[in-house]
Amino acid sequence: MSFVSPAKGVGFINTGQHCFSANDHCSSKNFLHSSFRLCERRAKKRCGSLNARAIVVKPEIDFEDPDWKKKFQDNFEERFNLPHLRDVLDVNPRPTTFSLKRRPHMGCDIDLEERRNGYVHGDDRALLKVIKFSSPTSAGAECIDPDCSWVEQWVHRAGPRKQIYFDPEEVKAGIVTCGGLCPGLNDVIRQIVITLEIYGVKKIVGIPYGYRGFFDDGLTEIPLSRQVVQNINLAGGSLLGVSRGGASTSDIVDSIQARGINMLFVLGGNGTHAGANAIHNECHKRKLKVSVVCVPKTIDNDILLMDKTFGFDTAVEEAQRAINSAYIEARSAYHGIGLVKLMGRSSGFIAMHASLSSGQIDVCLIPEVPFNLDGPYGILQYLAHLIKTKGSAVVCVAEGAGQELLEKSDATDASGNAVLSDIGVYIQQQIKRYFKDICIPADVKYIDPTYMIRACRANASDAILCTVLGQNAVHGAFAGFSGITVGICNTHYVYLPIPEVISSPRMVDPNSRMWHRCLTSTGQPDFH
Ligand SMILES: Nc1ncnc2c1ncn2[C@@H]1O[C@H](COP(=O)(O)OP(=O)(O)OP(=O)(O)O)[C@@H](O)[C@H]1O
Ligand SMILES: O=P(O)(O)OC[C@H]1O[C@](O)(CO)[C@@H](O)[C@@H]1O
Ligand SMILES: [Mg+2]
Repeated sequence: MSFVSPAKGVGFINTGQHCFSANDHCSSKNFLHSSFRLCERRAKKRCGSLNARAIVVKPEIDFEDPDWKKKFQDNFEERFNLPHLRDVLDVNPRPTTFSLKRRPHMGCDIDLEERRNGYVHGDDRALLKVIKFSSPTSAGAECIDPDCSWVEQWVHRAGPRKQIYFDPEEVKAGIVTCGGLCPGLNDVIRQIVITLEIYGVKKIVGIPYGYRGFFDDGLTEIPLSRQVVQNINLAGGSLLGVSRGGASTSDIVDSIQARGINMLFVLGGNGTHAGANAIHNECHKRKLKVSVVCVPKTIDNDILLMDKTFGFDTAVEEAQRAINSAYIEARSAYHGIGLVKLMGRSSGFIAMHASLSSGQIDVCLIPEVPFNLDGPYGILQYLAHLIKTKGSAVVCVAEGAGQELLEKSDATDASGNAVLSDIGVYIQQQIKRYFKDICIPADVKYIDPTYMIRACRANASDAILCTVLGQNAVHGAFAGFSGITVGICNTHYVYLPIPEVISSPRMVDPNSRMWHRCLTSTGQPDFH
């Protein structure tokens, strides 16, 4: 392990999800987000560069070995192999019951039938990475070896299979939505129900209020059918309700057994996925024929490997409405400063994309990029410069940004997530204080639209994404997979083993082209 300073152009980089190192602080195999941050801080200290990043290299790879690439790929294939019911159970496939409606006059030509139903072959794969970086210093380069060689990494294609592992008559499907709200939850629920019915499933239930619904005796299952879910996509929120916190995995699996559920669809973020994987492992241990399939739900877009998660586009669209209001307020006031706080616990995707889409942001602050408020390179002096030169300014800050500037608390929510201090309120106070000190009037307008953004219904592009993900979740369960999640990678729909997408939160890479584009758009300098 060593560190790299892209500015100096040395070493090699991999911003993937694993952090392996001989270094004492960065040696955790299943490292946590905090340890990655630690790696990064050490990298910055050593390289003396703001852009320095921890190099993420598997120590077991010997690049002198002429076969290293093949070994890497074999290892990758093993990691991305999808857990299947037949791994522990003696289960046999049967012809699928999934088919598109057809008119009788079409006959029964089997080839034709197969083609129009669009079955996916079990060996179909999609490429996970599609850029060939020719140098580790290329913008946003993700390299495995020092030469940044091209290594194909294939993941399993999602979709309906010709053979299935459940008799629809015997299926009892459960759907549960956990964590915070996210636009599109109802669209996914709706599509799961509709697709299950097309397979011929008659017993479908919703588990109320997240994992809580499995252990709270006062909560009863919600029977679901096409009729029940027909219009639920017209409203935001979740028909089933959501919650944080939960019971032991063993209690949840007891409840699954008692209810006779053998397909469980779990909609949630990284915490929910960790829970779903534990449920899958417990079912595996008890040799239960239960298929656990997740659909990633996180407004923060912080799930690894995916182009995006559902609800994110809608969140960005709503966020830019708030930015637009802040801009109008700022422009209309004498020395107006608009400040908008957006969600993003550890990832600044909403703030970055909303800044990009609105085109009205002067300063975008995200958790991944440290900043100073005071001093010659601080934000406050820059705001004074903007007020002097253009009369107004608009700042967008992600909730997880600049936490190191605030007083820490050890408080956690019911799920164990750290409760963050309010960076929006803090920046607002600091701006007011600073302008008072320098005797320049400033009219600060602070907008916190976070829950408005999260509670709205999905826009058109998210509605399509939800529909495809919901359908694929059902296809995955019928194909006999368990402990998997569905996602979109490079515009193709894929199945991924849960641990691969939650080993750390996905974060904005400060060396990525997207962050650089955001900086180009805002015109902001470094604040460090
Ligand atoms: N490591 C874990 N193992 C088992 N269950 C977990 C784990 N982490 C979280 N959970 C459970 O998953 C559920 C949701 O977790 P959490 O509140 O962190 O939301 P999330 O899925 O990460 O979504 P969001 O993006 O809204 O934060 C909770 O009921 C929580 O108890
Ligand atoms: O207030 P709640 O419901 O706990 O949710 C807040 C959190 O949810 C998230 O949007 C993730 O879903 C975070 O960005 C945010 O901190
Ligand atoms: Mg989470």
